[in-house]
Amino acid sequence: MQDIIEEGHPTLRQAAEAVEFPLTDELKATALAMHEFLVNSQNPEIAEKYGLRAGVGLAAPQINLPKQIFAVHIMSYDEEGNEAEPLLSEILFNPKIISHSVQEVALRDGEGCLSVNREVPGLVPRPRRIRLRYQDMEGKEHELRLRDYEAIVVQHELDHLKGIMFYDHINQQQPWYEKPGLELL
Ligand SMILES: CNC(=O)c1cccc(C)c1Nc1nc(N2CCN(c3ccccc3Cl)CC2)nc(N2CSC[C@H]2C(=O)NC)n1
Ligand code: NI
Repeated sequence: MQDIIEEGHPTLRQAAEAVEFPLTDELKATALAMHEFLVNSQNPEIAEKYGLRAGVGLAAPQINLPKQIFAVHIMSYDEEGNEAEPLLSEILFNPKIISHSVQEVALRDGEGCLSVNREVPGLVPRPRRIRLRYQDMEGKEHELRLRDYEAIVVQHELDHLKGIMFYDHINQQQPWYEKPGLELL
């Protein structure tokens, strides 16, 4: 996996450019490596061995590639905490939110980011439900309706394609302020 760049690197504040199809073999390999990185980062043995921080989403600008690509790998877990089936495991190209709810949601413990090696406390309010359009590796168009955790992760990665960091959404005066109607997860 190419190195993950950290906040302060200018690429994280750039707008990523659209991806042309068909993908070059190099871009295909990079996209697959981004997804594989997430899978490995969630495996305790591998993460320990290679010193990987766990993530469920990774955007191309985070490996210094300003292209509209991100990978997500979100698994569901059974009551014993064992991995069950994937909730959303995908590599998305040229993703775009086409509509979203007024109602907002936030992770009650805040958000983390593989490019931010520090805790930035505070709620990150985001639309609770989104409708998303994207292309897959072959360039085929898809439409997806997401809510709650999957919607949060996808919006966090979409922000990276626009040069937005999760802490840009935190209320600086009152980071833990729960605005009316905000659903906490
Ligand atoms: C400051 N407090 C916090 O971060 C925070 C604190 C507590 C709870 C949550 C829920 C928090 N928040 C948060 N936790 C995550 N993980 C939980 C652990 N998990 C994981 C870990 C180990 C193995 C497998 C897995 Cl699956 C990996 C994913 N991920 C994100 N984000 C924000 S959206 C993109 C996504 C991301 O991938 N970040 C790197 N936020
Ligand atoms: Ni991030």
